[in-house]
Amino acid sequence: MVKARKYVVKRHFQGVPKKDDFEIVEYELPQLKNGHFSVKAEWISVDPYFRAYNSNIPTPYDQFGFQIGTVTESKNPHFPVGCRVFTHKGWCDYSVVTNLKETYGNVHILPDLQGLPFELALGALGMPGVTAYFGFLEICKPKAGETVVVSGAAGAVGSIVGQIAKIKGCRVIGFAGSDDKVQWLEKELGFDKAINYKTADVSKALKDAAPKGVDCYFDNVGGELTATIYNQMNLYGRVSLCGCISSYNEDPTTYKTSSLLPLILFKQLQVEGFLVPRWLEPEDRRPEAITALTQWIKQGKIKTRSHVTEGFDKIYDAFVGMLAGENTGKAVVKV
Ligand SMILES: NC(=O)C1=CN([C@@H]2O[C@H](COP(=O)(O)OP(=O)(O)OC[C@H]3O[C@@H](n4cnc5c(N)ncnc54)[C@H](OP(=O)(O)O)[C@@H]3O)[C@@H](O)[C@H]2O)C=CC1
Ligand SMILES: CCCCCCC/C=C/C=O
Repeated sequence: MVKARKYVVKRHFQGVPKKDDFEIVEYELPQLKNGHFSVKAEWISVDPYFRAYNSNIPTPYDQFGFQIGTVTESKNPHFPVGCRVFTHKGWCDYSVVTNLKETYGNVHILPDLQGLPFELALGALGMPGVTAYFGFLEICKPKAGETVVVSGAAGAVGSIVGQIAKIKGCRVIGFAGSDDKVQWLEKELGFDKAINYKTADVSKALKDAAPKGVDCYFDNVGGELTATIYNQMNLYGRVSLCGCISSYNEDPTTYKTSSLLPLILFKQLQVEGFLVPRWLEPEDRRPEAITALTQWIKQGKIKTRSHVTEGFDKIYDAFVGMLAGENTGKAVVKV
């Protein structure tokens, strides 16, 4: 019998998730039936949607999320012992896969990453990379020479968006929450300008960096920063609304009508919110994004960084650390 551990969310979060909102539960993995296989987790992802989706899910629930693991026992010939798989089994060290269908695609054997690190399948070559690729290219429709602004620029999605924008010949300005992140964006990733939104006069810094205004905005954060950026958008500018992490710790029933509406109206902005699963149905277009991103990474046109926390007991810390901005690049846990 294998003893397994999983994180159960006991109650809805109030503000920043608390350690006590989770309980680590130990249990015995069930015996495998035909078609089933067990997985030992190696890499577990921590993502903002865990926070954003929490209020809509009845508690208690098992904390979901993407993970990469190896098959330890199998009664399914398509998933032999030792193969490496990608699942949405979440924060657990062992799990049994009984059903391949999941909410974002299916459980599958990890494709050949051509020598790149496995954990990229949780970041640049996983859901965040696909989000960056389609969310930017299909909604912002960038043209060479245009000015693109990215908020949350040093994170999993934002760092990829900014580099895709450079590949497409745009001038790229990123906002991030520390001087180290700003250095990384400018010196290593090739952003034309990066701005620490916590210390800069954001409006002035953006005017200096984008004297001709902003054509495209890829928004990961929302809030005051977004209001300042909308003020400097050009007529017919395009906004890809990917996330609004600055609001996730608020109670959704207290959201107010946005005072951004006059800016959207008079600048005639196209603002489009999206959720990445839209590019899975009716056709699964992930291979298109993953192929392009893999090539760019191998050609050195896109650089990646993983922010690695070690230990199953540290997943909560990695999660709240990511929400607080401790990560540069993709936040992952090695278990
Ligand atoms: N629409 C979709 O389908 C998807 C949306 N998303 C969204 O994209 C965004 C980025 O996700 P992801 O790349 O995985 O996460 P990141 O790797 O960017 O990590 C989150 C980052 O958010 C920043 N942050 C936290 N609080 C604030 C705040 N109040 N104001 C500004 N920045 C803040 C922090 O960076 P800093 O130090 O710069 O503050 C932190 O590092 C999230 O909003 C997420 O919900 C992600 C995937 C799919
Ligand atoms: C259940 C799988 C969900 C993956 C898509 C996440 C969309 C994220 C939205 C905001 O962060």
